[in-house]
Amino acid sequence: HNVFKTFLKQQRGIFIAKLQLIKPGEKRPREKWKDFTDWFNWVIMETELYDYRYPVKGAYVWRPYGMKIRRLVETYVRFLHDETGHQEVLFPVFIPYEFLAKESEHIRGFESEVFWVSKGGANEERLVLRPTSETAMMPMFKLWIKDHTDLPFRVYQIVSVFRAETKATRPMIRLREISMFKEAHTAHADREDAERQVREAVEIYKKIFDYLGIPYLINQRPEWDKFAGAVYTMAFDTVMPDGKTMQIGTVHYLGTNFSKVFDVKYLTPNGDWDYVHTTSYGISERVIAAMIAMHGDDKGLVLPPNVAPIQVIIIPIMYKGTEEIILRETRSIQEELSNVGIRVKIDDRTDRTPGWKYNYWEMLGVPLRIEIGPKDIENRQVVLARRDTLEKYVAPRDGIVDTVRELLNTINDNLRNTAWEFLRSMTTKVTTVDEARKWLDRGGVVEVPWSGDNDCGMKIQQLLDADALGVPLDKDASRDINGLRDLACNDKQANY
Ligand SMILES: Nc1ncnc2c1ncn2[C@@H]1O[C@H](COS(=O)(=O)NC(=O)[C@@H](N)CS)[C@@H](O)[C@H]1O
Repeated sequence: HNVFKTFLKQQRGIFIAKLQLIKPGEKRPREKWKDFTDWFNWVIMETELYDYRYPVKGAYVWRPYGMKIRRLVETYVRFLHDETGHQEVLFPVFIPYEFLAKESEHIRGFESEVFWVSKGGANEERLVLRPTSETAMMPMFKLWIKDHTDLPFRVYQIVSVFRAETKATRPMIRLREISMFKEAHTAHADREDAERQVREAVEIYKKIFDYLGIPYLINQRPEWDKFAGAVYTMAFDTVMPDGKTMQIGTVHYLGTNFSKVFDVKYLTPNGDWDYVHTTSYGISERVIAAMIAMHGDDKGLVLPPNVAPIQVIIIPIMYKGTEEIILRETRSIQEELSNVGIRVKIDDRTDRTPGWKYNYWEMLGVPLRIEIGPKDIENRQVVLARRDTLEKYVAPRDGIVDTVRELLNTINDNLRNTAWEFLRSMTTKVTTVDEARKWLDRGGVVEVPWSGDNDCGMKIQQLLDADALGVPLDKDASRDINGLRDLACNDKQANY
């Protein structure tokens, strides 16, 4: 009887879960600009890119289509790190608690966020799952770094890290298992070389976001909101369609905060011992979430060709008696394109209409569609349909490779430029509290005069009920505010 009762409960549970998932009239349209989160969660599920039905909060599944996108992103991330002197490594996921706790700021920042391994077989070691890997790497840096000729030392890994986030988790955006965490950790002879590395890391991140068409603001985080254990943090933020900012990457100068407590020293050219200066910089699958958010529309995904698993879909338009000639032409176009490395697929299913196929591949965000009908064969032409602007062109069959290549580049650029226009439209320079509040009510970011005094900075946050992103990296952003007063402490001259 009990077994049956338990079984029923399980079944009921699943049944109810199913009900919640397939509400009646499920086909209501999702509108990105009206209800971003609803649209985002719908599009990642509808395209079978991701699945957040996994029964652990903040830990979700990457499905095949999502994995293809992810691998294309990782390939480029690895390329940029490998060509700038980084070596890929792979560290254990376990960190002994006493290591994590060595750097006081670091443990203060992560103490409440770590997942503990409470039991491993019979023994009771105090292990945590890495929330990030500074304290896993430093003990090994101590073994590997001896001499100034070992510097600069640069490694990275793309792994899962684990954070028991206190705020609500969100698929692909705020996770408890961050499964595409690219973390780089570097060691240098002195501050100057470490800060050179910080600037290089910023350039690497700019390239990654440009490749994905994601616009960004770069700010030095305020003292009260920098990475736990850092001397300072440079952060990349973007503005999402709902007007909220999202941190998409961070670069930290850690000084000797970690090398001192882990005793990582090197022999200098004149024979004495110095602590190395370290940096770390990280991005996660949030960059894919930002890309989906930035370019998608109410039909579904719009993928930049750079990371589209299928860049061109060819749809043969068959009429009675023309099948053979149409398919032959379709295959010859596919061959020409794939021979030059374009990721192209033919949808020659006979159980779907062309119209159905247009919608299907548009939802999957395929950047370019080629339609081939009998008339196109006759006129030695093809019909091209862009996913970003939904424009259609007729182009000559000859030179199709160059035409397609050019169009894919145009789409990459158009997606990036359109996204930058959006970000610029959501960023406003103001000098009074009322102006700031007005713009913030709309969402996005305001730039206000600040004296640089931390207490005043925190007062500005309270005044505006908004989080400070920090001081813009491009100093000229703080032009033309001389003579202005700090927004909260009006007795102080503004510097930023
Ligand atoms: N819970 C989370 N879910 C998804 N992405 C996250 C989460 N927490 C942080 N990230 C992303 O990971 C990036 C790096 O994380 S971090 O804490 O800022 N920095 C570090 O951990 C440093 N050790 C550099 S690797 C952040 O900029 C953010 O884009």
